[in-house]
Amino acid sequence: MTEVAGVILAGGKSRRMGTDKAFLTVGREAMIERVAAELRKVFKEILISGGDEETGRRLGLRVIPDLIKGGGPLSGIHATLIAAQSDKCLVVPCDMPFLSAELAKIMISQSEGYDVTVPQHGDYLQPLFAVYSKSCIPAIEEALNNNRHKVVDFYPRVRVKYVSEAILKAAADIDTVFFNVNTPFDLEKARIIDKKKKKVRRVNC
Ligand SMILES: Nc1nc2c(ncn2[C@@H]2O[C@H](COP(=O)(O)OP(=O)(O)OP(=O)(O)O)[C@@H](O)[C@H]2O)c(=O)[nH]1
Ligand SMILES: [Mg+2]
Repeated sequence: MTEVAGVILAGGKSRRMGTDKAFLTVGREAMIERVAAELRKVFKEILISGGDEETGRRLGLRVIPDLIKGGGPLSGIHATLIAAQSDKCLVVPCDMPFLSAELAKIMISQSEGYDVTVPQHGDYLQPLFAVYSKSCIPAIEEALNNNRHKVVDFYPRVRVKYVSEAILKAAADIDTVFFNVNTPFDLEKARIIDKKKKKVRRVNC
């Protein structure tokens, strides 16, 4: 199987949260620590995209700065694809506290022969929980240089595998796995979901 790196997106301004969200806690751990812990179960190479050096020191991971500034997460995907030793990267955001190693493995297994492998959940794609190959670099560069910053804008230029909900459901709790924390309200909701999940685990033990 192709080597794949895990990439945690940690740039951005957390404007809606009003404070750096990566280190806000859900349960005992900071969201970015939870994400890193899941990725460590699957990946040898893990990179942080954007964010400051202090974030890298705290997690013991290499921080890759964006090369084309102001391009949002697409710029982070671009710079880490260039920096990664692996041919492909599973890119995830730092604010997705319920993402799972099992789902990461499924995404990798689906990615053979494609430039992008992206989950399709209902009517929505999850382009920030997706596998990208180094072969995407020219198409991403063209999008960024033309001020097209929506991650999916370059998809028509490459081979995209859409991973169906049926496949996703077999590996993860589809209702929460892609939940991402953008606002203080989302954070409260995530903490409630986390408590519920822990209670269910205790009952099942
Ligand atoms: N490398 C990199 N990552 C980014 C950039 N902008 C956002 N991200 C990351 O991409 C993911 C999704 O972004 P958002 O949830 O919108 O985060 P944000 O842009 O910090 O938040 P808002 O300012 O509230 O939109 C998060 O993990 C961010 O840390 C960027 O310019 N570069
Ligand atoms: Mg978000």
